[in-house]
Amino acid sequence: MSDLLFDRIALIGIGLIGSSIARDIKALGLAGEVVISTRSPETLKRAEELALGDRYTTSAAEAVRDADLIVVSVPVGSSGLVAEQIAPNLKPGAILTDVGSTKASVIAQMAPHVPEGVHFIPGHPLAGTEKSGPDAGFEGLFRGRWCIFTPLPETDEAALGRLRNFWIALGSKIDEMDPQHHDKVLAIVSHLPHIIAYNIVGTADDLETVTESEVIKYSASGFRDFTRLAASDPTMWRDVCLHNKDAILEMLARFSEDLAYLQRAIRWGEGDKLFELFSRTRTIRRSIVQAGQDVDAPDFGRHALDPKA
Ligand SMILES: NC(=O)c1ccc[n+]([C@@H]2O[C@H](COP(=O)([O-])OP(=O)(O)OC[C@H]3O[C@@H](n4cnc5c(N)ncnc54)[C@H](O)[C@@H]3O)[C@@H](O)[C@H]2O)c1
Ligand SMILES: O=C(O)C(=O)C[C@]1(C(=O)O)C=C[C@@H](O)C=C1
Repeated sequence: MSDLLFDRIALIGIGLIGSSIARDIKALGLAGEVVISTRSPETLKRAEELALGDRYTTSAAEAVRDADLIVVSVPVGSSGLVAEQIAPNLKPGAILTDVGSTKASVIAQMAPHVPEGVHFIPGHPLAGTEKSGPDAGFEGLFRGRWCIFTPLPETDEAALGRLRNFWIALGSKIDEMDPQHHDKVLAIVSHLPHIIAYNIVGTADDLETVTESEVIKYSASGFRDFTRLAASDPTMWRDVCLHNKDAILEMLARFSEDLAYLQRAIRWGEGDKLFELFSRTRTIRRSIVQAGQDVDAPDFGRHALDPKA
């Protein structure tokens, strides 16, 4: 199937997310040409071996020349540097977007470098795994998943429509939020779970009375789920923590308070309190599973194309 949306797309960063986007663009025939750029020559060589694009360069500035869509998929702490490097070569009318897990900080880093006439539309696909690098990506990663845009007030509607159509072609459902709200929502549904996972696996590793081999040997499925998240990329998650500091600290404060309530209920044998909380949380899981079943439905997440684009 071929459904050309852009003549030339430049992908800056070709790890799990960038390479998944590249695979979908190719499979769906969404671009006339795909130019791939990443900092390290080894990663770039691997992207070429995997035939993820049409041209390859370690220079982000070279990659974006004449590109109609530029997707920046690098750790959030590097977004400002990338924006500064590519700014002089961005074509007027081009759409510049990113996939970073935090939004207010990415906007603060990138927006000052974006030349007038270039449409900067920050985005965040809520899809991923604990793996990283170009080999970790796969076709269909974004199918049935949300992609959240945090457009700036002056964002051009036609450009927004074109970017919407791009993500819709990848199978995503689109939502819009202001960046601060995005960062709060993601702090609780994504950033805190990862921090808790890093912490619990770290605690297990530090125990003097339980050996590491016992942790590995007897790890029950609950602990295994945490180890998957705790295997996520250290650079990416260091950057997320540092670049969504306020929202994460706010959620951690709430979390610690609620944990203290639980701790107290256990100490004083208050079974009714434990039962009430565990019943309440069970209904949330059931709602998620219900929505999750829809993810597997063939048309889940497919939206009609935006007629304004
Ligand atoms: N992994 C996930 O589950 C997930 C999900 C949604 C969004 N994100 C966001 O997507 C972005 C990329 O994450 P990923 O999982 O693909 O990471 P990754 O580690 O798999 O890939 C990152 C890529 O960026 C490149 N890179 C790093 N610094 C660079 C620079 N200064 N210039 C050019 N290239 C550079 C690396 O070489 C690599 O190709 C991050 O901002 C992350 O927050 C990740
Ligand atoms: O499923 C996972 O392993 C992920 O970590 C993906 C996940 C998430 O928390 O859901 C991680 C970070 C992103 O910004 C978006 C998605």
